[in-house]
Amino acid sequence: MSHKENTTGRLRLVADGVSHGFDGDSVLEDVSLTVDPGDVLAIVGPSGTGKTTLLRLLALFSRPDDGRVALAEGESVDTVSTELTPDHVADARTNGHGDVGARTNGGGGDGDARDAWSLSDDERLRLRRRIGLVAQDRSLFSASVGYNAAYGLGVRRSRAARLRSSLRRTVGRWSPPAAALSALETVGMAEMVDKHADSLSSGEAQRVGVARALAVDPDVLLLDEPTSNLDPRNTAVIEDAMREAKARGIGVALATHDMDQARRVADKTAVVLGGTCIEYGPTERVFESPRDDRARQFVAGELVY
Ligand SMILES: Nc1ncnc2c1ncn2[C@@H]1O[C@H](COP(=O)(O)OP(=O)(O)OP(=O)(O)O)[C@@H](O)[C@H]1O
Repeated sequence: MSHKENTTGRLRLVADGVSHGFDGDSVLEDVSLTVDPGDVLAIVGPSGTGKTTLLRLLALFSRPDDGRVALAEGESVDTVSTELTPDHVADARTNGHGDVGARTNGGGGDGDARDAWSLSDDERLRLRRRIGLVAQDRSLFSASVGYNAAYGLGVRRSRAARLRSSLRRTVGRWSPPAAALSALETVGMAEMVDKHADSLSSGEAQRVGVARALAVDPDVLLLDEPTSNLDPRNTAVIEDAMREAKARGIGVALATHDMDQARRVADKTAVVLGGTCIEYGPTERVFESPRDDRARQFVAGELVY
């Protein structure tokens, strides 16, 4: 299922023994997984198990209480750029059982990853801009579809370019950049480019949210329940967008309650129960022969929360 073309220079995102909580209550415990370039990872688990928390940590929105969120170029150590020259190294490797794991080692090895929180704020911001998160609440701006799709491109431009763009919008001479239009095309929303976001259906709004993340050509795309409450057509469009992202070498991680969706789109699946990753491996293995009995029950729909 893996397409490994187009992954050169793409970031690999590693959660390495990550624990996190709020107000003294633990939510995630020792979670290790990897989002590889050109791969789709499904994070499945019941409501409240910590999937959103995990995605927000992977998006570098907040620092884990324990463990590391680390990044490396997706290819071998030879291609690691100076930006990511390793001091702290995580090695995301496969073991001999067809499972996949994210483990730290002392240095070197294939695929060096650097702790995002050991970097300066500026360096971390640069990395964060290579990660797109489509949150559950979508939060589109009260503006046109085109403006929304172009938003991420705008914030990455110089102040002067942003000012020029804002002036052009004021005088009605602004049109979305090609990358935004192409992303809207990917999600079948190009013809609605001038429509106001406030008037979109939830499926359309969700597609625009995905386009906004795709427009900046992120290395990693994180999707939080991207199709919950959507009809089959909108669901299929978003699943196709994930496949396209994967074909472009983007690493995709999606949190989902939908086991069938995980089976349809994901190369790897992580089952998170009670904040712990109890099963992690190739999707087929996780669904066909899970090692953990609770994981077996959960993916079979027998474990009700
Ligand atoms: N900012 C926060 N402050 C306090 N508690 C929080 C915060 N964010 C999440 N939590 C708590 O952490 C736990 C996990 O929440 P999270 O949203 O990560 O779960 P989830 O698996 O994504 O759930 P769902 O599938 O319903 O979206 C919940 O008990 C939630 O109340």
